Amino acid sequence: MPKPTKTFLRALAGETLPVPPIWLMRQAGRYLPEYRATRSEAGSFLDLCYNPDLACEVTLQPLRRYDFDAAILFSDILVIPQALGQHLAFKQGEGPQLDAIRDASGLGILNVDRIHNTLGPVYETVAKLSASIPSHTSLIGFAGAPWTVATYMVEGKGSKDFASIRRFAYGDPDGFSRLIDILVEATTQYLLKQVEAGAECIQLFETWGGVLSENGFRRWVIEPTKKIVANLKAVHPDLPVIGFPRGAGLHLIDFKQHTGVDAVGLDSGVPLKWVAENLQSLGPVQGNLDPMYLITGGDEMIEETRRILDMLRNGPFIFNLGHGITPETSPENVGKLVEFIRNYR
Ligand SMILES: Cc1c2[nH]c(c1CCC(=O)O)Cc1[nH]c(c(CCC(=O)O)c1C)Cc1[nH]c(c(CCC(=O)O)c1C)Cc1[nH]c(c(C)c1CCC(=O)O)C2
Repeated sequence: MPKPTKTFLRALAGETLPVPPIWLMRQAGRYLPEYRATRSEAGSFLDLCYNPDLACEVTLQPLRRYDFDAAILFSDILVIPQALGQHLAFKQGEGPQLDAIRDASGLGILNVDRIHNTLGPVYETVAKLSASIPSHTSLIGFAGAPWTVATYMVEGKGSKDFASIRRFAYGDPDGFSRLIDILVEATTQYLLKQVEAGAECIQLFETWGGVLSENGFRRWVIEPTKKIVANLKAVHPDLPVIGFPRGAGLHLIDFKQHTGVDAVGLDSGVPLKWVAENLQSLGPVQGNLDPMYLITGGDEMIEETRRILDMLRNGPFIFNLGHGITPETSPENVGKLVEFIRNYR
């Protein structure tokens, strides 16, 4: 395949660039007044996710302000459980609510064959984006990784201790692996459709991988991710995939080596000297500014950004946050961050 020309794809292909490409997780969102306006026009958050014109519009909004090197499809990781047949609602101020599946007897409601009926508008959003983003901007498709999506399916909402899912996974591993297998299949099909519609890279969000034991991490994070990556690459051998196992710590090495992902995302807690010495030689890394710096701003934000650039400049690197932008973020600070990075030498 010819060498990519877009900076984001060049970094993902392993090139060390003098100025790293930049995009930010949750770059479309409530911190932008124009997002809040489009969202109220759409109705609910899920109405926005399933409205291709408006989902395309909110994806483009941060590009107009900051000219990021990549656009990420506007959707949510929880459209997969919904498309499989589990009831989902986003309650204002409370986050997602699902009818919890606490054990294997609850799996009967899930049906992979019907997912594309629900997800059709998401593929349409990808196609619209592919036709409307600037020619130097890369288009990222995404899904939640199976373990993280399963946490919401089993807990029924966000969780602090993940007690129900760990009880299910550790107590009935065979029953739990049926849920994970369903998610591997649905996620593969979903992502293949995104790539057919024009996504140039895929990111798998494994937000809650860090709560598992060593064996749990291998079985419920590494193994399913490896299957999805192999399934995608069997059809699209050159498709770059980024895995973001938040909180994985020392597991990052095994994750990179055994899943087949091209690049790994770093949360804000990972020591960068360790990354430069042990991880970046295995492939590109992406991260890891603590999103709170975008609220506090000032010299502290710039100095922390400089530290990250200094530590990771000698290998393939994509600048990002260690987790998603929060609604309290100042749009002005995002502008200052981008300007500093673009002028960094
Ligand atoms: C765990 C998870 C979810 N969703 C996602 C994750 C993994 C990454 C992470 O840990 O943040 C991923 C996600 N969610 C959203 C995107 C869109 C693309 C982008 O990054 O700009 C992406 C990539 C939009 C969203 N997803 C959500 C919003 C806020 C919805 C609103 O407008 O009210 C957005 C813009 C809602 C959401 N979605 C989810 C929760 C727990 C919540 C509620 C918390 C909150 O309100 O911030 C599930």
